[in-house]
Amino acid sequence: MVNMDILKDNVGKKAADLIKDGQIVGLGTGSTTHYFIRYLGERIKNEELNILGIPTSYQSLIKAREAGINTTTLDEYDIDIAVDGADEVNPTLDLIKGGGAAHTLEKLVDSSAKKFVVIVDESKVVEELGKFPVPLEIIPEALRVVKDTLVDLGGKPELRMGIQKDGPVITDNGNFILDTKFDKIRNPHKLEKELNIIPGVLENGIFAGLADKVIIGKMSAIEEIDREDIL
Ligand SMILES: O=C(CO)[C@H](O)[C@H](O)COP(=O)(O)O
Repeated sequence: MVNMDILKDNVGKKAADLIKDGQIVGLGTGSTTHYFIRYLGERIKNEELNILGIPTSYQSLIKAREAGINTTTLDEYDIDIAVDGADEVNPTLDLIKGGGAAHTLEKLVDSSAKKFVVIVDESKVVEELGKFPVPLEIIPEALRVVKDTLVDLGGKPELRMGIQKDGPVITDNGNFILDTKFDKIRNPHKLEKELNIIPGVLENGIFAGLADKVIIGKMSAIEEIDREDIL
């Protein structure tokens, strides 16, 4: 395993150990949550736990099935705890997510959970959000007008293109992604709201004030930061 994978493995296991029998668990998307889903599946099998997962993407649905985790939907159950990755985390636990184009369902699941736990390796920790472009899921018809509005707001939007697929990335919901670079994001709460009121924008990847706990995999140790510790 290369170093980053070891860190992701460590935080995935740590988060899987937080889950209690009988819980409904939001299953995040991305390479870090793969480890969480795998370890959770192992615990369910070894300890005969009664746990249901609510996936945040086709990817996490498929991973849950591979790991032997039964799944359900938000229509049927409330979520006790959601575990998800992030692309950036700042000192007040605000996030940028959506590197995997799954942030719309992730935000719904993560914000619905009684507890939202973020797992990252130390490369994701930043002083100020904004090096990673903010992903916006937009309906395809809105491409030109939303781009123009984002430029007016000081952003540099780029349509995310597919790999091993010609043309743009199409999300699980059938939409486009505009990755939008902002020079500095001084007020993530404000920008998150501003972006979401643009007509044609379904959801943006700023998750301000949502995370209850962040588990950071470092070369030296695992660091855990709880929201109550920073207030
Ligand atoms: O927001 C996400 C997907 O939309 C991911 O959680 C985020 O991109 C982090 O992924 P990884 O763990 O692979 O670095």
